[in-house]
Amino acid sequence: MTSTSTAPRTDRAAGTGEPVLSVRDLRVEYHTDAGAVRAVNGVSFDLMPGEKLGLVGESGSGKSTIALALMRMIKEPGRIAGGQILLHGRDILRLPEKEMRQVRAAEISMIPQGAMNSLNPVARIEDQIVDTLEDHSPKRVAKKELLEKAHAALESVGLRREVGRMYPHQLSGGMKQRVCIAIAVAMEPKVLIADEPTSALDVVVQRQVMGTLLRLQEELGVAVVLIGHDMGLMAQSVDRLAVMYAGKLAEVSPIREIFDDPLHPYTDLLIDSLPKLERRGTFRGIPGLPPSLHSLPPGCLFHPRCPKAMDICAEQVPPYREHRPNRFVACHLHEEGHATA
Ligand SMILES: Nc1ncnc2c1ncn2[C@@H]1O[C@H](COP(=O)(O)OP(=O)(O)OP(=O)(O)O)[C@@H](O)[C@H]1O
Repeated sequence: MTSTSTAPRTDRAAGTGEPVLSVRDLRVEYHTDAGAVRAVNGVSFDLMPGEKLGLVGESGSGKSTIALALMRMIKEPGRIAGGQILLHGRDILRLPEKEMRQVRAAEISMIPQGAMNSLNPVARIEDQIVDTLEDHSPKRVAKKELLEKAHAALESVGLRREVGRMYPHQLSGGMKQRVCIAIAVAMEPKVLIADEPTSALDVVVQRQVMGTLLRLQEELGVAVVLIGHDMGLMAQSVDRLAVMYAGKLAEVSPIREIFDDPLHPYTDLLIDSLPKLERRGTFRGIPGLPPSLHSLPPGCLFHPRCPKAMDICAEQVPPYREHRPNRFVACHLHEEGHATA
């Protein structure tokens, strides 16, 4: 049955309370010689305190761009073209940069893609953590106190405080990634964005590092946006899953329901393309290619690849809305008159 719910502009997790983060109609463009690329094209979602939201989609679908926008770290030739990012109800897109510096790391923090390769090779680990703490603290704090905090952050990710005296080249990949997690959570933010935090590590280390991240998440009660490709890892790690396609959200649903009964044909194909045994493994791809962001097709962006496409799909953009409680999808199949389930 297709619900006739009025069209809310966002989604929410089951449960009560106010979202810690509300993203409304976010638009990000990159201006290139070949024209403007709409990398994020009207994305809205909520993140509840302590919630774990997964963000998946093919390469180029706009996941990292969302992450950077949430931190207000989009660089030229990109720009945030519209929308709101409400952190505890305050639109961070309107903050002066000076205030935003204090929000970063202290309230919303990120483990960027490839973070471990961006550690400063000539600075000791503890100094790099201290620098972050110092940069984002609202007032001056004694060096000794900052160092204590840096050591506590290292211990919180399972590293000895002696690691603080080392340089990045003395650490394994897993240790470096733990350092990046320590840096990201050192100020105990309320929101953590983790962009493929384990993708460069081998499978065993991946599991250990992800285990540490999830343990910390629970201890700190921090809400997490976990970006990745591995649907199996998502199934084990997150409460809800957001599926991106060509800069838009195709579906956002609780993790169990999305696996049991995906509403969007793209979600269905993503899940179907996984190895069947326990549905673990990395996304292997589905037939066809995502559209060029320079020349988007009319109607639903997915219709040229969609096995269930109807005439209307080539003509009209499907609205993104809550078709069942806490299940958001942008697909004509679920619109009035086209109900399939
Ligand atoms: N600096 C940039 N200049 C121009 N275009 C860019 C830039 N950064 C990203 N894009 C474009 O924006 C779109 C979204 O890229 P983004 O990196 O957000 O995707 P993604 O889903 O994170 O991909 P991946 O899974 O490979 O990390 C892509 O088409 C990409 O080519």
